[in-house]
Amino acid sequence: MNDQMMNQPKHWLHLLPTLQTDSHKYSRGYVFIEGGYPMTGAARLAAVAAARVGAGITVLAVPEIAFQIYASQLLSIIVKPYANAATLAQLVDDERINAYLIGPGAGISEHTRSSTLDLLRTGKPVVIDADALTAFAEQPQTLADAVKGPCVLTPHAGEFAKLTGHTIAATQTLKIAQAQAAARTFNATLLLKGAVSIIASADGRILLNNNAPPTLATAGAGDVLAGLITGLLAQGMPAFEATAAACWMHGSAATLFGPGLIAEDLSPMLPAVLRTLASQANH
Ligand SMILES: NC(=O)C1=CN([C@@H]2O[C@H](COP(=O)(O)OP(=O)(O)OC[C@H]3O[C@@H](n4cnc5c(N)ncnc54)[C@H](O)[C@@H]3O)[C@@H](O)[C@H]2O)[C@@H](O)CC1
Ligand SMILES: Nc1ncnc2c1ncn2[C@@H]1O[C@H](COP(=O)(O)OP(=O)(O)O)[C@@H](O)[C@H]1O
Repeated sequence: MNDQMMNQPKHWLHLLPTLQTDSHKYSRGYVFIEGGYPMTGAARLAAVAAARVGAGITVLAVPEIAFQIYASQLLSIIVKPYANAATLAQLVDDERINAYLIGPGAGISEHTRSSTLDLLRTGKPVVIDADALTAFAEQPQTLADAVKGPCVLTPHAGEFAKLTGHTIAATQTLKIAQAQAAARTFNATLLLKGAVSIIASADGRILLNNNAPPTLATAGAGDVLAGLITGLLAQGMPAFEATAAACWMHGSAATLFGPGLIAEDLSPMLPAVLRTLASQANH
């Protein structure tokens, strides 16, 4: 594989968020994540990752029934319960929000579909992951038509096949072509996750991420990655570079942790990963 296509810090180091002496939590980036029920772990993993990668404020909007579950295990993440679609819409419609995430643990439902469309309507950056991708398996054009602003789709091979109707090809070259075509179709950055993940932009750029140990094949690792991408988007990184940087950080965190990794272990490794990247940026 062409070396130029391998994801490296040189592709995005200069775009990493930097702190100003007068930064405040809202200026650092406001992330909004929709959490589901009963799979409450996924959105919590994503929220902690978004905060760890530098978002100044991370809000999790959750169905009222699940509020206590979410809130009982989160401290810095703000959990906001919603009773119905109207109250959820009020939470979404906050001009301070810089980036949205939907999908981890969301459930495959009409609610997930319509919530995804509501987020896309804002025109702000949106990361669409997991169940929010599968929810459009029967109507991918509805999703494609709704994309207005920066958007990142993060399917694994199973979700990619359901969303596009195409089983993943056997060779890397064909997989890259599939990812590129899907990025164009949805007018979005498309991250096709796997042992070697493919990052494709709607304008044809491609990066391959192999900075990822197989210990990442563990439930919830993808939720953490979705949170990292959203956290970087909220801090102003462009979608393609935010996705590439997040993949790199995710893999580095797993490598640093070593054997015995579970998804909860990834975010606590981020400070060390960020410190290393900051020292590279200063040289
Ligand atoms: N603690 C939690 O609450 C967790 C919740 N999760 C949530 O669980 C829901 C379902 O996630 P799943 O990933 O199981 O999605 P799905 O159940 O939609 O897809 C999994 C199916 O796709 C197939 N598949 C094909 N290629 C695959 C690949 N490369 N990786 C994984 N599966 C592949 C598998 O055979 C499997 O049948 C999502 O909402 C997700 O966010 C999981 O992320 C795990 C942790
Ligand atoms: N064998 C592997 N080697 C390296 N990375 C892997 C491997 N298997 C999975 N990953 C990575 O782990 C993450 C798994 O995400 P995903 O499939 O969405 O799982 P989940 O939904 O359980 O979080 C992805 O970032 C993927 O690239």
